Amino acid sequence: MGEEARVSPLKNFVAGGVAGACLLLAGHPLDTIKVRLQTQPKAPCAQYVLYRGTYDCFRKTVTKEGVLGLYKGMGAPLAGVAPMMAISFFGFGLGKQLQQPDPNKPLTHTQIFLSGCLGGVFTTVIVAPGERIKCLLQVQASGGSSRYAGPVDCAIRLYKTQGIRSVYKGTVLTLIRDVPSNGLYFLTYEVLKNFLTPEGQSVSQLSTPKILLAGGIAGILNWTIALPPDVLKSNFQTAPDGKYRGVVDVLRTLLREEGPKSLYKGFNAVFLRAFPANAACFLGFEMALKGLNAFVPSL
Ligand SMILES: CC(=O)O[C@H](CC(=O)[O-])C[N+](C)(C)C
Repeated sequence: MGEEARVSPLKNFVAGGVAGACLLLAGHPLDTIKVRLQTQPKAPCAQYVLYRGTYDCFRKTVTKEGVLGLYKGMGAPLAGVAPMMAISFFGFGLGKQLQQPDPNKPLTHTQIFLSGCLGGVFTTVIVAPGERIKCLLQVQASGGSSRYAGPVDCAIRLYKTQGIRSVYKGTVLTLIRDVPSNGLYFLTYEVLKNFLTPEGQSVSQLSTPKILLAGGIAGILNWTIALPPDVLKSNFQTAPDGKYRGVVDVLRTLLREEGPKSLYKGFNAVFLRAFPANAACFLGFEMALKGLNAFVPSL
């Protein structure tokens, strides 16, 4: 079997880190807008709404805070997204390797989905605290106050005041968001890659526009199932302590106060970001993998 066909979780790990950096650079500005829209307080009437939509939030953020305002809270994901994607791609590679004792036998769609889910379980260990810190920082600027000086200050203060439980607040919702969405993410990408590969060619020869297309669509489908738990997670992680009794309570409160549409809050920002960010992510992954296959084939 050629080096390119062999699944190497380690190569996936390194290439996944590059993918994460690409994902972040292309996607963070719209992620900030998404979190601000998702967590803005409910206004008594339309006149007092802080942000009327994606463009309004973009415009107000840039006017008040400059372009750098869109990159607020990037410190935590910068340290978190590259390792997160590295672990995600590693878990996916490991899942594939574990389920494929015979490398010449292709995996079923269910096996690919489960491999992706494994990546989601692994990443939660760093994603849950990373998201808690990122969301708190993203929201504090839009609220006008600056309680935390940065990601490290935020992590230390959460830990000092309420211990590790506070740092990991929102773990269950992170698992609910990331396990199935990770499965769908990788399944979509693999299915599209095979579909877009012309007869008789290897998937590793797929052209850049086709990689971008497959990655972008994988990102969009991933968010169609990830967004409702993401809204619950953002609200839960940024709420004052004691506001919600648990996952079901956030869901009930949101449905009661704002209706089912609230589960798709930030929809425009999420879907505007999903395609370019994930297209860049998978392109970064494939290019890094090619480099590794050429320079360190035995990894
Ligand atoms: C829901 C989510 O975080 O999706 C990630 C891509 C993105 O758009 O941020 C990918 N992954 C499912 C691997 C976490």
